[in-house]
Amino acid sequence: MPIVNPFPGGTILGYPRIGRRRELKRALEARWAGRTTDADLEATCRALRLATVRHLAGLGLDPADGSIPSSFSPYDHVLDAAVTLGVVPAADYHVAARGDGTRPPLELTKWFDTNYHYLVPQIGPHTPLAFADDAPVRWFAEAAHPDDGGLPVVTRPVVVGPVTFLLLAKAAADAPAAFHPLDRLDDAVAAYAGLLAALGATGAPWVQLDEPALVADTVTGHLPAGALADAVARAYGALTAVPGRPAILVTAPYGDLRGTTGDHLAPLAATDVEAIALDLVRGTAPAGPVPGLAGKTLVAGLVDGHNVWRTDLARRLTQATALGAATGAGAVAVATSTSLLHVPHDADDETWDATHGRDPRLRDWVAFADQKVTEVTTLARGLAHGPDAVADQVAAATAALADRARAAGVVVPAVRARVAALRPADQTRAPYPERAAAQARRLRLPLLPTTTIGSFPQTREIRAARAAWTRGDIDDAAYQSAMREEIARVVTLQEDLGLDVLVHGEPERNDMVQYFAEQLDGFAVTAHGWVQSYGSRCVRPPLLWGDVTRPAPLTVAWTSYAQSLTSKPVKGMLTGPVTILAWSFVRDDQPLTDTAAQVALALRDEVTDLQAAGTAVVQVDEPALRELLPLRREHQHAYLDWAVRAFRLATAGADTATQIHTHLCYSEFGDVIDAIDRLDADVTSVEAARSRMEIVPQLDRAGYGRGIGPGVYDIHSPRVPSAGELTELLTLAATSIDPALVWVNPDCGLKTRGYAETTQSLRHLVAAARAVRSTLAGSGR
Ligand code: MET
Ligand SMILES: [Zn+2]
Repeated sequence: MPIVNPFPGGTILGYPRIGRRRELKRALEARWAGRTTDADLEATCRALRLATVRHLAGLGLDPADGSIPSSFSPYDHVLDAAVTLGVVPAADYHVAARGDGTRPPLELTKWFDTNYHYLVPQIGPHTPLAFADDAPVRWFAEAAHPDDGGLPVVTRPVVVGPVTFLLLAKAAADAPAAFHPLDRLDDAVAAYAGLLAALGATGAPWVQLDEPALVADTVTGHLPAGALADAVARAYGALTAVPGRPAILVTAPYGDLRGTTGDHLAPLAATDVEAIALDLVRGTAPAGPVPGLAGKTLVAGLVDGHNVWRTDLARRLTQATALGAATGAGAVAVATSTSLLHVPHDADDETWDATHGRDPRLRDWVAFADQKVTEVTTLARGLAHGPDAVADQVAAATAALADRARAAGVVVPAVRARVAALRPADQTRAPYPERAAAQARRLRLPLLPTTTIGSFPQTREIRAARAAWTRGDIDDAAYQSAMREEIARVVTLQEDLGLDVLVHGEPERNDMVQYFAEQLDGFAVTAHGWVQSYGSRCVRPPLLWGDVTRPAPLTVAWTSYAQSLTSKPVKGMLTGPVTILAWSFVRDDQPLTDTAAQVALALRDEVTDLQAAGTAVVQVDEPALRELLPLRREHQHAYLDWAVRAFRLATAGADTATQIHTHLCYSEFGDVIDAIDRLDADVTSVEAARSRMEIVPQLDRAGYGRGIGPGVYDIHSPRVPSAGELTELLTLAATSIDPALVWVNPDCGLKTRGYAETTQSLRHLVAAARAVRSTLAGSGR
């Protein structure tokens, strides 16, 4: 039986949790360091929750009708759901997040196609699953009936929905092979029913259940046909029958509910939920009437929650106005397409003064979280009272967009001409056997060559020197000499260890994308634009707003300096085009493939310059290649095509005798194995230690025939692997594929590790390579 609370006219699906001044980060880290108590942490969290919902009321969301989401999380919203459902005991919250010496933390993985990471709950046939913790109810009550004399706010509690929660969970280690967490749907739904009844009893008019799994073949692809529709029908059939419940909004952010693998809007619309939110930035609106929508509110996600560009209010208002008649929805409301978790708080926190490319014109072109709230309320007013009611705001947006479209730097004719002139030959190198022979003659490497992924430990001194230079406390010369000293130390260390292909260690890089964004034209780097990556970790994605050019070489001086210190080859180190896009806020006014080609051409010039300076090996890292994989199967092919093309454009300017490496930080290749082959790198290093080299036979079966460096040393832990252990892993690799292809390296960069453990581990790594070389020589291979 549907409930008759009118849905608010305008809302957002969630708001950043970390705090405008990263208060949550500081509070968590102080608690973990033992400097504060649980009560201190809870007090900060409570203050943040109240300040946030009141701030949103101040921005114009209605404080009385559930317009304001209660979307706080102390660490991660999937972990919160696991606690609510009793899968993780509330007392173990921080252990689940961080481990405690004896118990490992839950696995951390990417949330859909974003750079946010969630904790993966583990569920088996007997895992407790019942309404166990009422934090969403307490948070609702604390805001609705505040005891601090402040503004009461009737919020809309936000919880991950039951279908998505179970689909994101993984089967517990001891579960039978045929078990999937979705088998526990009825138990989970009973737990959610308990939560909904409690929320209703506390007076919550609305609850929001997020079901992004419904848009993602990457999550649901393995399910038998009909299983997802059945799960939706069962879950929401049961939840809408809960007596005394709040009205239910189900959201489907990050994509389209309808795709070639099925229409997941239909089964949802067939239930009695009161409102459905569609992502109309990434997905499309149904063009015709949807059965079941008549009695519901269609919440139109028209303001991009995942990117920072100002909304075209005129276009979106027209779209919103047409939706009701087109779809047959009972009512239409306006919202962000996703939670605002993915964007910084406020564009006004930034000084737009041209520092680091923060062109003053950009202020008018962007909308961070707070600006997006205003966009939503503007659209909602326009929808309710007609376009005249918001004519000024719409005109201002239109003017800003027009200004952006014709601004210098947004379109640089020379860049356009260069991209337009590209030919297939520009992404094609000589055949691999020819390259391999030329590189072997030039590099003269032993069998099983040893190398690292690029970064060496970033010591306190390095960070301090970089920060001092950024603040202007030390001059360029002092900074240069501090970095050169570090590079010299790292080169000497690698020579002493006996590594074959050296690196300069990347001491000058704050971040592998920001470092390039700071030097390329077309990018701006923010000072305060923090976005939560996971838990207390935040990143500041650069803004890629204009056509990309490289005013000067980016890395050549550092690499050449390192090379001048040794007769061993030093590998140049670049971040690839796909990863630069994935970890930036990318312009939304042209296809990603065009932007990727521009970034690729800037990198291509860098490869050529490195080569001209005598660099024989260049690594182009693409750790985010898989992250950007579209959630819907029908879009994956086109993505992989442009991603591969961009990488090849970046690297195909290299001569036959220049060896191109790439690095990918994961081991489950599944959907992308073929694309990795098409990158045509001479050597690919991947994560493999934890999965015991599983990837190597897989690559062999897939016909991969170029260099492969399966990481033997797991750098995600401070543990020093023994030489014996590394020998064993390496033997495994060298016997499952032609040993002439195998490289020996760690899993990833060493920047988060300490020098003591790193030195020991690399010593063992070189010893292992030598041991396996002599075994292979002895066996006549
Ligand atoms: C996340 S991949 C990191 C690659 C980079 N070259 C490094 O060694 O840190
Ligand atoms: Zn990596």
